[in-house]
Amino acid sequence: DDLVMLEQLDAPLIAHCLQKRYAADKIYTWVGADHSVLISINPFKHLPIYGQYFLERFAAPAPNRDVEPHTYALARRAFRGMMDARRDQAILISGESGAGKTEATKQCLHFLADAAGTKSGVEQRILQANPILEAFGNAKTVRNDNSSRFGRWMEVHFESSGRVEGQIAGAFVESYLLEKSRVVAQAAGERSFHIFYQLCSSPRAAGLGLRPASEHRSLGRAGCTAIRGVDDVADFEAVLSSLAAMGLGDDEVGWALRLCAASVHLCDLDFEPCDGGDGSRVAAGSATPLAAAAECLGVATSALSAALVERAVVVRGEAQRIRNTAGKADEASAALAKAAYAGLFRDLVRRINAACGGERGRLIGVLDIFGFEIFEANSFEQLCINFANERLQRTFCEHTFENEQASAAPRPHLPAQAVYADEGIAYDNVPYIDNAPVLALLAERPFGLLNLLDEEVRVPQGSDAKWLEKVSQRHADHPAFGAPKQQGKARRDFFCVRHYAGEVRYSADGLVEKNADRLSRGLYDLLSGSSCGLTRACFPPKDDAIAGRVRTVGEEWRSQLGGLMQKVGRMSPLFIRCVKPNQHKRPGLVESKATIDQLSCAGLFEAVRIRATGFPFRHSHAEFARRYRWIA
Ligand SMILES: Nc1ncnc2c1ncn2[C@@H]1O[C@H](COP(=O)(O)OP(=O)(O)OP(=O)(O)O)[C@@H](O)[C@H]1O
Repeated sequence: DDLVMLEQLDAPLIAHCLQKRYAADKIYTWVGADHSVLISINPFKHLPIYGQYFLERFAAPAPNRDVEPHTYALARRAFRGMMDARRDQAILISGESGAGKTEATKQCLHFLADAAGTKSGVEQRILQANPILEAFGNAKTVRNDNSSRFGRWMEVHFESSGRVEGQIAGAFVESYLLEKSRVVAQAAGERSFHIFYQLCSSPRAAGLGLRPASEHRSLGRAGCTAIRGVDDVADFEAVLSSLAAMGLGDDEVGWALRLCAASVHLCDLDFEPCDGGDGSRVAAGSATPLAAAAECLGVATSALSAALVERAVVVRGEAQRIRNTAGKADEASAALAKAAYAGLFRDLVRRINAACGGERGRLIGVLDIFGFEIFEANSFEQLCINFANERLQRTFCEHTFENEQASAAPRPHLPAQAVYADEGIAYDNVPYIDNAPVLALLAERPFGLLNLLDEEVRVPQGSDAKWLEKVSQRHADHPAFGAPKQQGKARRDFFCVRHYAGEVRYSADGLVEKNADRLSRGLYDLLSGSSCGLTRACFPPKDDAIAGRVRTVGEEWRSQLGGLMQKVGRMSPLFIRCVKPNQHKRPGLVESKATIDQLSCAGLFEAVRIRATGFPFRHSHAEFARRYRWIA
């Protein structure tokens, strides 16, 4: 059950052992006896190892027996760690898309809800929130039929004193980087967010002017509207009851569905050039979706069409109206569709927090964040997602390697444990892949790729090509950067980043626009002037004094991620490393090379070796004294 117990610790034997266990339906394996690192290999089939019987079995394991590896066991370790060592715990779940992170998250939450319980039913509400988050935040991708298209940090807070100590006191969720570009378009064979297809197949569709999903541009163009084995109609009913459980009344549910419908209608609009191509107007054939979008947003049809075909700019201190070309008007309606949906998603998360909410106390956080992505075409979204995975990997390295191998000066935010050198214990350092240089390339001030991309949003006439030129010059010799190659006279717009999990080729095309994520002021004001109070509340009027200050998507993301990582740095981390054994979502099949690549990129081979080299348990003197004082 524990890879560290193998007699030989070479990579082929470790991989072979995991493969054998997988064939016997043992999908979980420990790395080290302290049970802070768990490997989970996606079975792609239902295994009879979950549910009430197992929840109870893992909640009260037999004494003097090794605890079997399981997500429930790791969740129990977190719970006991929080209660006994009185430290907040962070369960960090990582792995590539489709590796099983979201399932592992749900299992951990199930265990905590069942083991801790509460009088106020918060734990039930936490579980009830899942269908909402999945419907509005997940989508079918080529890799995973139910892929989380946002990152999720869920905090479960516990009573920290009194008779109710250890019971769940409240729960909060934070969402990160919703992939809102999916509202407008998807890659071939993928879908937009589940809620759109659920809504289109529901009896409510007609009242919102919606037809079958395949007939709407933003839902049907990628050629996939149904998922085998998924019943959108039944799932929609589950979402409606979850929304009711979160306290949304009929009018609020109606509003949420109207905003979804508005996004769909906006993407159906066509614009045609007028006045010699300088201006544009909504095409005559788009009168129906225009009226439907305006009604769903609670704005006048004429005001909506005017805000789409014109924009206000300030020239030498004077506000002027500029006409949009048909192309610009198209971009404006896409931006409005994305903004409306993102505003709705933010609001739903806020409502979930208000419903689950409750008191704050000692906490266990669970991070389920999109896995590392290497696609045929990689753009801004992948750059942000892969940056987050680099940060997570860094935390894993700090916990597993540096913390273990640290010499004289343990950093203050790390628990001062296992400092062998300080203890005068001889110790062989195990080399490992250190991803600090890639992180520096991506986000070290002032010349990281993402930092320079922010600057490009702010400089006049900033462009993808100029940004690429700058970063190519600045980082020409960086070992993790691959500059675009010259092709004939033209220089290609692709560049490479050598991530810890592999080399990714990104296209620079559209990076600056995506980072800026511009919604014209006129369109924003349209939403904040909606006749619907709920929409107005989502888009409060902008303060003119600060309206001009642009905060890029990348900046927002780095700041959120930095805050999260700081928080995690103060907690005891536990890791679930999810592995996807094959790309076909087939049970029983392990594609060796891809699986070994994932284990190796996640630093797991070294982690096994290091855990075997060091001591299995590492408590600080103070912790040890507190725990074992009574024996003496
Ligand atoms: N423990 C498990 N038991 C059975 N099936 C599983 C398990 N874990 C994952 N799966 C299957 O694999 C699919 C993908 O898992 P999941 O959605 O958790 O991946 P993910 O890592 O969160 O992916 P993404 O990053 O795309 O959101 C699930 O829908 C489910 O069918």
